[in-house]
Amino acid sequence: MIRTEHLTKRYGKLEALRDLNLTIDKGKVFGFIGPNGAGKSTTMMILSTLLTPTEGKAYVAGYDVAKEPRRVRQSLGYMPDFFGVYDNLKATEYLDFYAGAYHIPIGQRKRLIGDLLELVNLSNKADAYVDSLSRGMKQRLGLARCLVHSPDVLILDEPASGLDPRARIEMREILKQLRQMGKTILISSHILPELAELCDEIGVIEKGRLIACGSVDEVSLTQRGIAVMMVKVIGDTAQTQRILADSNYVKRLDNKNDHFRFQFTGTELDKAQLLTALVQAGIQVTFFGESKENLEDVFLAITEGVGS
Ligand SMILES: Nc1ncnc2c1ncn2[C@@H]1O[C@H](COP(=O)(O)OP(=O)(O)OP(=O)(O)O)[C@@H](O)[C@H]1O
Repeated sequence: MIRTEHLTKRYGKLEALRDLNLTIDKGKVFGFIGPNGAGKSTTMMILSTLLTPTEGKAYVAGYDVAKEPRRVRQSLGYMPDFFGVYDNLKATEYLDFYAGAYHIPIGQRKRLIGDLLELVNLSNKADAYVDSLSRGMKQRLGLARCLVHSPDVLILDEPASGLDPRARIEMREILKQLRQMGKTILISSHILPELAELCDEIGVIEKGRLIACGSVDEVSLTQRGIAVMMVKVIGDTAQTQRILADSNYVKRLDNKNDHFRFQFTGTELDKAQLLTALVQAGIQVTFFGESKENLEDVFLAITEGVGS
């Protein structure tokens, strides 16, 4: 449904995207993860026909973005990371405006807009002015706008950015519904854990290069022999910190106040020896075990050393 071949974009001397090869199958949700400036928006804008690549090809729903931009635009809904809403328009009028732009017949619009507002949980705001809506509501309205022409493909640039936790959860639930409806979705974020349960696959991008790609499991640390560990102790946290930090196998040690979290690269025996060292130092250990890795761990492990 979405494919890029050797996609490269240069802004003058700056290489924003280098040789990106992506394939996203129909009905899949692909999470595009990377820090600010990694090249996510650039990729999404090329796929949405808003930017011309310097080299390479991109296809959406089988159409070449360079040769058949109108067909691409009919097939996709694009939500940029920043978009304005018009003053003096109610939510329904806002959607009606976009429905008109997509040539949706007037007779079909009322029902369509009602359905879209329901999908994004804004039915009770149908007559509210868009500039009076909260950020989360505006984002959801923006999502509804992408859906007016029932596209098969959605390209969503950080749809949850700047939202509070509750609004994030609401957005995620709507995206799950869109997945169930069979949409193919490319979604970006630099807040990683929120994509884990939503995405079938993730691609990690840094400095314009795709540095890992696959199912969440495939790019997981466990596959590469790294465990994410958690340790809880009573009392002497300073000494615990020293012992953990001294181990050659402990990476990215994080003191979370009531527990320590770190990546462990050693064997099971090394793990046992670390626990023994803590206990022999007189530390009262209440928990020593593996913790569920999150995408942040994955990302940090993968990007370590990139660019150096
Ligand atoms: N119009 C432009 N002119 C020059 N450089 C640009 C332009 N647009 C983007 N860039 C640069 O290209 C690189 C990739 O930017 P891009 O916006 O694609 O990253 P991103 O991963 O989407 O980051 P963010 O999360 O901050 O949106 C950055 O170094 C950025 O500064």
